Amino acid sequence: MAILLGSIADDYTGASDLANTLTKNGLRTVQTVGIPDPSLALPDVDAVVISLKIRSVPASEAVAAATSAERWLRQRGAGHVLYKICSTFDSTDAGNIGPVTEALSDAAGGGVVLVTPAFPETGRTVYFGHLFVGGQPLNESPLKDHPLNPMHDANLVRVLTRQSRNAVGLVDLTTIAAGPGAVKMRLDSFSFRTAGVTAVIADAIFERDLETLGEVALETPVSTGASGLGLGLARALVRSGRISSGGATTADAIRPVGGLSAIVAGSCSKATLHQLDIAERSMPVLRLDPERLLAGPHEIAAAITWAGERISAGPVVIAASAAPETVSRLQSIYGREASGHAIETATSIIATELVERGVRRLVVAGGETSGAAVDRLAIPAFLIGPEIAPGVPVLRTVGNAQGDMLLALKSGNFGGEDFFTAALAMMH
Ligand SMILES: Nc1ncnc2c1ncn2[C@@H]1O[C@H](COP(=O)(O)OP(=O)(O)OP(=O)(O)O)[C@@H](O)[C@H]1O
Ligand SMILES: O=C(O)[C@@H](O)C(=O)CO
Repeated sequence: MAILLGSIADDYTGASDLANTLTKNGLRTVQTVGIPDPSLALPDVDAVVISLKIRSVPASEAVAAATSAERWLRQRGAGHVLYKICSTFDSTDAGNIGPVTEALSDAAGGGVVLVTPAFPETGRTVYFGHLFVGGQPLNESPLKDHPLNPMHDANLVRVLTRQSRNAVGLVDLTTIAAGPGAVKMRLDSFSFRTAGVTAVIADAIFERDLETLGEVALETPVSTGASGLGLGLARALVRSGRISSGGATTADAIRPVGGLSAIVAGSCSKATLHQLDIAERSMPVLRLDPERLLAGPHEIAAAITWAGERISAGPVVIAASAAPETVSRLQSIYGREASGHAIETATSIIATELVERGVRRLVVAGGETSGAAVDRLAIPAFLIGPEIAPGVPVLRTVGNAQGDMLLALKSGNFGGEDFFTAALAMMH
């Protein structure tokens, strides 16, 4: 299998978001969980998205995992590798967007790398290096209260400089509006040897900006961005005439799997909290007590008993999610990472127990939460089905020991208020 576009995603929901965008824009795509085992039979595809769980790990660990994935992709023919990051640039000053971008550039022989989290379809735009979420600068958006990566600076040149060894450049919107030639000239002016720049933040407000960036990026070995840059790269590949399949098909991915259905949520985003309130009107919702979750296994056992009493009658929701004040209180007692990790472990055990009791259609809310659940379920890969909401497709497992399952991995901030019922309505 020779692939045209390779991607390394820093979390699993982000991977399915990107795989959805690539599929919608004409690339046959598979999402793998980690570097696939050689025994796994993958379909013939144009693009592979390797999901890693490295968004919130120490940068050196992220660099090691991403560079191994890059080698795997290059060995299978990938001419371009996109490092898929969050459209809200989730990372801390010790985060890995800078280190991984520089390491991938080094692995490809050096050179500047375009970086943009813009994803206009979900309201993420970048203007003179400043990231906006809807109408709000990043640092005024709900991301200021993210449980693991609170974002306090909308100026991405500054954010990325704090994480990087080399200097960070900017290609502003006026240059991008002048077309690919102007962007290339600007990148040449940042050539590493003369200006000491590796990563270059690129503005983008409309899809046409991302088409320009995709065309330029495709001629380079590496880029870093969210689904918007994926759209630009996919469209550039299709325009180049190198995609022979005549488009991707999602038909295989939506064959019914039957079984029971459930929703597990660990995302504490404003969007997920509202979606849970709405779900409460149509299905049973169990709100876990985070302190009891941290205290021992009883809360998990109680949740499984609760679900067992209801699930044969219809889908159930189990949520650890809580409002920012509650999350901060818990973190001040147990620490940010320790509480996040313990709750992810708990929700992943709950997801696995539900699958053991017959759940075959599973929705998980939250990137870290999804990563922990998919790892514990040991699912090796996914085919990409139809889109439930921008950035969230139906996924069908490939090579799964429990048999075929349908999943939806929802990024915290994605989906309309009725996301959970909308997702289950598409999964049979
Ligand atoms: N009640 C809670 N108190 C503290 N932390 C919590 C609580 N509930 C969940 N968490 C933790 O908060 C984190 C939420 O991160 P996660 O990535 O799953 O969601 P998200 O950030 O909204 O999604 P995304 O990364 O896709 O935007 C997880 O580590 C989860 O375990
Ligand atoms: O880009 C996004 O916002 C999402 O795909 C994501 O990565 C959230 O975890």
